[in-house]
Amino acid sequence: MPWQSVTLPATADEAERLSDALMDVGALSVSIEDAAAGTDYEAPIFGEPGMPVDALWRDNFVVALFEQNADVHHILSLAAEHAVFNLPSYVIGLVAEQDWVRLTQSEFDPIQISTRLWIIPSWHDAPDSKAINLKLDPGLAFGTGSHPTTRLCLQWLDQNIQGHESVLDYGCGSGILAIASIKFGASSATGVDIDPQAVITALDNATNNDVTIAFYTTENDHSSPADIVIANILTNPLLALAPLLAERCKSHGRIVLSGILASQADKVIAVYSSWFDIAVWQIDEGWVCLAGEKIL
Ligand SMILES: C[S@@+](CC[C@H](N)C(=O)[O-])C[C@H]1O[C@@H](n2cnc3c(N)ncnc32)[C@H](O)[C@@H]1O
Repeated sequence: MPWQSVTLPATADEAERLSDALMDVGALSVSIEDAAAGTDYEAPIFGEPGMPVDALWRDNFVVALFEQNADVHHILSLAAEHAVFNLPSYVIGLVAEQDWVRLTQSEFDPIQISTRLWIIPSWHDAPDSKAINLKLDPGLAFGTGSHPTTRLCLQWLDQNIQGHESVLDYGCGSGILAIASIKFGASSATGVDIDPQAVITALDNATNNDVTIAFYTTENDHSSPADIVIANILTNPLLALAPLLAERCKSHGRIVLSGILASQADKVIAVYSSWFDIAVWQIDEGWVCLAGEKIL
């Protein structure tokens, strides 16, 4: 079935709020594209012909997918009303499912994350058979390793897993972080996601990588406290989830938080400091990864 795609320009600061509002009003998926990333993504032209578009509005594009029959104009007005923002000009397109799959596949080549870790799409051969090759089919879930927020988490896991830790990947998407944890030597990993489709995709990816991982939806979450809790979700859900993630982290365990814009890092650190000695670990393309140890 074809879908409707809606593309809206946003500054880096607005992109997350816009993205949250679109998910709240029923978008099937929302992605934030970096307008300066120079990918194959063809940014639409906004504004009246001949009129300059404010440079700030060109930082990011928020791309949301809706069902074919959804009344997108009405839904966007609802989102704007609900989250109190002025609706920018937007472009609606029709995306055939086949085209979407092909588009995703053509944009997703093997990615080298570190000297020893490669992410290999299921339709590609591994360029280095001696590396740790994580086979991945993103399906409809987020998490291909191409986004800086995922990359930062993978690099943290690569540098910090000693072996024998338990890992909880909260907001697991494709399951990439949980699977990588096991490949780096963790003794067990669990994943949780709010999206049942992500859990299905994550289970398939774990099977394809010959690792055993329990994945749960948030509605049916049986995860236990872990030595390492890693969560790559946007700032607002991370703030709301702080007490839960703190409870799921063992005493003196470690927490890794990603999906945070640099301008929002202080807010997240302030909230999580109630439980963790936490600080910025690394920044990549304006996205911050925080890491800390539970002090209680
Ligand atoms: C940015 S993706 C990260 C996926 C993957 N862990 C990675 O690092 O690439 C965020 C994921 O968090 C999930 N998510 C969003 N809000 C959530 C919540 N409140 N509880 C659990 N999962 C949530 C989304 O469905 C999505 O799969």
